[in-house]
Amino acid sequence: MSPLIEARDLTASFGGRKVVDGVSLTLGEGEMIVVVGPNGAGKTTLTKLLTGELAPDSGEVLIGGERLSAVPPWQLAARRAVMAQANRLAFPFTVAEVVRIGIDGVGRALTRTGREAIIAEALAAADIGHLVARGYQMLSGGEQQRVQFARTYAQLRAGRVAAERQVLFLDEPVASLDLAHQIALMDCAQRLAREGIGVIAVLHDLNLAATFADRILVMSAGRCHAFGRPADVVTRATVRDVFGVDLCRDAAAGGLPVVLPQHRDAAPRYAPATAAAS
Ligand SMILES: Nc1ncnc2c1ncn2[C@@H]1O[C@H](COP(=O)(O)OP(=O)(O)OP(=O)(O)O)[C@@H](O)[C@H]1O
Repeated sequence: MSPLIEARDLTASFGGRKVVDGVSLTLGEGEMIVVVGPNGAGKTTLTKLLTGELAPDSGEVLIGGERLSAVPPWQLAARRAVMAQANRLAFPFTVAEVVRIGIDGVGRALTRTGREAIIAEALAAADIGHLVARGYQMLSGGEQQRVQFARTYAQLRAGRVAAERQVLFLDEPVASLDLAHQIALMDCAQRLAREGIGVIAVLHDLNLAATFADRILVMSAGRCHAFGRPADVVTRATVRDVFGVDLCRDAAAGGLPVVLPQHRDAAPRYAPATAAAS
């Protein structure tokens, strides 16, 4: 069976500057790939190429073996759901209305009861049932982020009617969340993966990445610096080379590559890596 997503040698530029440079990957059913890398490394741009929001300068993306650019938008909405990094809304929607946006397009074939069941499931998945009547614009940053997760979750569930093979894209989904909600969201994404959904998530937290990812893609200056199982990728050498941070492994974490700064009282070791390809 074809991979859920296959990206071949993707390149993208802004103003003549390559920000994604020759990245290839495949995503299988039930797999979670986490993309990490410094600010400006090209993670969001790569995500936009994989979701079809941005066309590559060269290379191609296949979804379920089909060229992404050839899949009609309504089909794409059923086959992949995207939680973008920035989600400002210009209109004073309530939380319930924002979550419903997720199923407006893809949920037409559902009964009213079916739609309501999906909304209830999405509200529970994001732990926002108590916020449902509130105005979205009045929520805290973390609450808004959970509403956006619920919207994306609802789209995925509604799209299931038309598409058996689905992909969930999450661009920094936990950036504003407290610790409990970070773990809850990632747990939820992992449960979706166990159902066979492919997940691609951009994260900054290497501990979360190592805990939840099947494979981690480390981007640096637009390129793939490393791609593989967490234990093989989250190494001291990779973190030093890519982030300019010296780390240790916490033996108490049972061998997980927990990332902790060493020698907190020593001279600062942070030396930001070059942000983007020259
Ligand atoms: N629309 C755009 N126009 C011009 N340059 C852009 C545009 N979008 C992104 N870039 C540039 O492309 C590079 C990669 O940006 P991208 O958002 O993909 O990085 P990122 O790895 O997701 O960063 P972060 O961790 O800060 O979210 C950056 O140097 C950014 O300034």
